[in-house]
Amino acid sequence: MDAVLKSLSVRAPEAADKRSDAPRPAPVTERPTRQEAEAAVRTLLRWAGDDPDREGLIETPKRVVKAYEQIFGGYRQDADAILDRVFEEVEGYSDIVLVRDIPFHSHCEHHMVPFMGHAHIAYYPRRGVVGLSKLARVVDTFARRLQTQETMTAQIADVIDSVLHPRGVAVMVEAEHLCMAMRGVQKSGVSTITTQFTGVFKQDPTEQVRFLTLVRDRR
Ligand SMILES: Nc1nc2c(ncn2[C@@H]2O[C@H](COP(=O)(O)OP(=O)(O)OP(=O)(O)O)[C@@H](O)[C@H]2O)c(=O)[nH]1
Ligand SMILES: [Zn+2]
Repeated sequence: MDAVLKSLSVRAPEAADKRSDAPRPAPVTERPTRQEAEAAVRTLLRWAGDDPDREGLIETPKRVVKAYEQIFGGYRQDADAILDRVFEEVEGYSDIVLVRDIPFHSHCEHHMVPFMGHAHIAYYPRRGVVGLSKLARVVDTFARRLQTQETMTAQIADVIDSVLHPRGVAVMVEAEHLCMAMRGVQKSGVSTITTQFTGVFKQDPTEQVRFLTLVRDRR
């Protein structure tokens, strides 16, 4: 087992995403070749009980590997770099910035089955603001890795906090986990909510209430 872990040289996610000002590269693994990845898909097709050589499946390993490049593309993205550009000319604006209902698709690290939902992100700027789309890009960067919802929520808050040094960050993630709906306990329509607060949001419960009210206010 140790040998397998060493050969993968996987960086522990908690080490990769500890709060710090140091640049945090995405977790790295020694990648197998595309051919090896396609062979693994063929094995899984046989394990599922089908014939990988039948016409409808012959191109499937190629397609799956190509799809993995996109849905797990977050391993090759650097969330810190996304938040690099700060706009300081905002007439001294320093009140809350809330971007809500950011849709995302991720995969749970336990079953490699999708979970999907929305993220809501707020921060109190200290020195300028970031482009709004960058917050959605940060969500995608972490969503496009194998995740737990809790880890993803903490990683989003952590990178905004440590790169922008805002007065506070609030992140809420709401999601449905297909590993609970399609298999196992088989409960559909269950939503899981996770939150992470830093700075003023952590210290002041009224700030948490403000965040939650703005997230929920649909007028
Ligand atoms: N905390 C947390 N749990 C998750 C997440 N995604 C999936 N899970 C859970 O991970 C657990 C894995 O439990 P195990 O007992 O190791 O695996 P299992 O036998 O497949 O569990 P069941 O899903 O209950 O059949 C399950 O309870 C899943 O619901 C997540 O993002 N956060
Ligand atoms: Zn799961």
